[in-house]
Amino acid sequence: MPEPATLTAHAVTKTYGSAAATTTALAGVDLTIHPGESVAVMGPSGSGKTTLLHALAGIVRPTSGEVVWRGRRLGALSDADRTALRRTDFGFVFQSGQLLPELPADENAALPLMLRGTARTEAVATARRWLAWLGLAGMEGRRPGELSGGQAQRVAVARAMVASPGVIFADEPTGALDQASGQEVLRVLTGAAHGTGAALVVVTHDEQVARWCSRVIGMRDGRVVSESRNGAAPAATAGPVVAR
Ligand SMILES: Nc1ncnc2c1ncn2[C@@H]1O[C@H](COP(=O)(O)OP(=O)(O)OP(=O)(O)O)[C@@H](O)[C@H]1O
Repeated sequence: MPEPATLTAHAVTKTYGSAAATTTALAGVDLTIHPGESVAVMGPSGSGKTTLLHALAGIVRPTSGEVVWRGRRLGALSDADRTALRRTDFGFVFQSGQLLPELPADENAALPLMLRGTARTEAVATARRWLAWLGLAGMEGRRPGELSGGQAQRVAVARAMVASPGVIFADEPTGALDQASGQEVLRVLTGAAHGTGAALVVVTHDEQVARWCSRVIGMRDGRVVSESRNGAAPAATAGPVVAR
């Protein structure tokens, strides 16, 4: 029987630096993220939000404790296996600058599929379905410099979704956008995750962004210090049908 698509952190700590000057970024985090759940991570600057996201995504190795995804301990995997797992199981949206400037929108969005060996034509066709679903029909051939900030972030959402990830990690995905574009990006990001059953972890400073998520956790000094649930879930609009 396949393992449930649950992501858990068990007593995760992360310290940086030498014995002389140590920074504790994570001071013992326990967290369970269920399939289909959207979790906003909030807290003051330096409270450990990005480090937590990176630890959950297998980008940063915890100093102690462990992260388990679908029954696999990320810390027990080799660097190569963790990289491969990130490509197949996770999607990422960052604040900005993640698209390759020389590639058109459809090829940017298709990259995760091409990296895992899907033929270019099929990968681009799947990417185009996502772009259309995200309201970018007709813009497939534009390069990132020819798109608005909000449109570029929707291409980044398409790229995060294109390989049918189990979890999407987003670090300040609206940080470089105005309020209206940011709301639109969150609407499509939460809708895409919800519609495909992927879990979503969003680091944000913006309470309006957090409102789109089903759960909000608050961090301080490397610990989770608060947790609340939002009643209003985003609209469950399924994404385009894409083969895994
Ligand atoms: N690579 C690193 N080397 C040394 N210290 C680091 C490193 N990455 C993060 N830190 C430190 O760990 C702590 C947590 O950083 P982190 O980036 O996770 O916080 P954050 O809550 O995401 O902050 P912000 O909201 O400002 O982005 C901070 O004190 C930071 O300076």
